[in-house]
Amino acid sequence: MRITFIGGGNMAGAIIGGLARQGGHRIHVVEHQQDKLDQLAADFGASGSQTLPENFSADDVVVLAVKPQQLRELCLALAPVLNGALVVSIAAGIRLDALGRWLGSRRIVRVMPNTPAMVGKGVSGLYADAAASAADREAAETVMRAAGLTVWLADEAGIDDITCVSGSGPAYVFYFIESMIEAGVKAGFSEAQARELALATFDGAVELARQSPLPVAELRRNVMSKGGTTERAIARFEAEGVKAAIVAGAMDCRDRSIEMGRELSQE
Ligand SMILES: NC(=O)C1=CN([C@@H]2O[C@H](COP(=O)(O)OP(=O)(O)OC[C@H]3O[C@@H](n4cnc5c(N)ncnc54)[C@H](O)[C@@H]3O)[C@@H](O)[C@H]2O)C=CC1
Ligand SMILES: O=C(O)[C@@H]1CCC=N1
Repeated sequence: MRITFIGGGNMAGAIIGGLARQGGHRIHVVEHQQDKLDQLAADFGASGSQTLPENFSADDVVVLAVKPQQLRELCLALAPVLNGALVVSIAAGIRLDALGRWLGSRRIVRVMPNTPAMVGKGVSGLYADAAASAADREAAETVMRAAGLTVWLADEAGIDDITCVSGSGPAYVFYFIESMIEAGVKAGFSEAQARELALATFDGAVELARQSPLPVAELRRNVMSKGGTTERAIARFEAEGVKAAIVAGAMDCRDRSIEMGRELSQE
């Protein structure tokens, strides 16, 4: 499959990393910044150009990987050269209606990926326009499967929903890991030791949660001996409203996705 990424930033780089590990794809990147093209060529063997190709064809898959604020201008430039290519948009917020209007085509699949795609452990939510064929859906899913787990969403609003869990979620997890590293350093470990301890603890806890038949809350309670150390830590988290803040932050994230859709999909 020939796949062209427009925008070669963080998220495109992560998906290209997943595709390159899988092999068997022809990957081209259109990116304004030459240093990013050089890096993607060196890391993953992707060909690159700073400007759009003169023509796509119906066999092409074009992945829109620029910032949502840059998408309208890109789509208007893309419309005359698209020639019926399948478009996959990974932009947060921007609705199919707007994309269809700007591109003059509705052969579009929206995808919400996440950056662990880089190591093949991404999660991607997908939603296709009614005009996209079964083969188009399959093609989009094949691209994203190289990046990890794929989930088809029941409606377009599902993209806003999944953004606040898996799309933005890696940042929440990194935030938690940052906090654990900070605690480790405060307790007297070197930065490198604290990082290793935090990452291994996260790894182990995730694997245990995956393999255990028990609910996650019970696994947590199993660590909390009565009158012991963990109980003291969790009591502080609860008193400070840590869980409530994480849930509220995620809901803010979803609201922002809806708001961006409204702000940026109008013209
Ligand atoms: N970073 C993340 O974790 C995720 C990002 N997304 C979506 O992915 C998209 C890209 O985000 P990032 O990779 O984080 O941004 P980024 O800023 O790292 O990458 C965007 C790239 O597009 C390039 N660009 C802009 N306009 C261009 C044009 N007309 N032609 C060629 N190149 C152009 C910029 O030079 C930049 O390198 C956004 O729409 C975002 O909503 C979705 C899920 C997760
Ligand atoms: O923060 C953002 O807007 C993008 C979308 C999901 C993750 N990063």
